Amino acid sequence: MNSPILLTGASQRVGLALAQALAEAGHTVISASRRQPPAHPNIQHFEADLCRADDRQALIDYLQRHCQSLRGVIHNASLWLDDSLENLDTLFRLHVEAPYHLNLALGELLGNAGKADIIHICDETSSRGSQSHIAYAATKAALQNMVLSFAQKYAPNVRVNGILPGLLMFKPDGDEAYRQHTLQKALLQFEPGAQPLIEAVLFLLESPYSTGTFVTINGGRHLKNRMT
Ligand SMILES: NC(=O)C1=CN([C@@H]2O[C@H](COP(=O)(O)OP(=O)(O)OC[C@H]3O[C@@H](n4cnc5c(N)ncnc54)[C@H](OP(=O)(O)O)[C@@H]3O)[C@@H](O)[C@H]2O)C=CC1
Ligand SMILES: Nc1nc2c(c(=O)[nH]1)N=C([C@H](O)[C@@H](O)CO)CN2
Repeated sequence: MNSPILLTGASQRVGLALAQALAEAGHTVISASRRQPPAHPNIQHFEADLCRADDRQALIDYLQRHCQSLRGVIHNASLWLDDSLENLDTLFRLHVEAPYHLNLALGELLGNAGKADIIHICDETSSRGSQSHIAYAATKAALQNMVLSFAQKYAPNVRVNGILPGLLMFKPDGDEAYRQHTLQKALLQFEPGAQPLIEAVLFLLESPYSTGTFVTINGGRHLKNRMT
């Protein structure tokens, strides 16, 4: 078996599409989330609530027992929660504590692969903040900052990069007024789906001279003047 890629949050939507694309590209994917993704011969699932340190440790122990190396770790698991103290704690555990814990614990397995990548799925909102999702934006900003630290810590054997999406995929229950309001925020006014993120991941996995960097896929949102 080739060195697997650990992908968190692959049970639905963007993460699921990414897992399937990586599997179709010949990678072995180990998916970690609370729910199992649809079956695929190249996708193995490890049930884990990544907000829980004991679940993360069980995942680490499993990987250290069954893998000699890891080709990559992609931190995609996330929740888009409204603001509250409880949600800040949850989002810190998921967006900051879990990637920090897993990156520290899996550094040796990544180093054993000869060529390995860590990819943090961040959010370009972090550069502006968000009045409606303060905890989400702040914890994604921490996730973004950790790209810089882990890139220095793990060079040259492991590359560490981030992806900064704007809109990818609306929630299925979103109303039309919200959809139009969001689309208007970018220069490229369409809902792109998972494909731009999949292409960014595939680029980073094969980019020998990129580390500590970010791929922005936001439809030019940073240039569009708008009322926040
Ligand atoms: N959709 C968009 O427009 C945008 C998305 N992004 C980012 O892109 C990534 C994918 O987005 P999207 O597909 O919409 O995300 P979703 O919110 O639809 O899915 C998130 C995934 O994370 C997993 N997850 C949530 N909580 C936990 C937990 N406690 N433990 C383990 N896994 C967990 C979920 O699995 P389960 O519930 O089974 O545990 C699910 O598979 C995310 O990082 C998101 O922040 C950034 C900008 C825009
Ligand atoms: N974990 C998630 N993060 C984000 C989501 C989501 O559904 N799950 N959605 C968005 C929005 O699409 C936003 O980009 C515009 O409405 C952001 N992050």
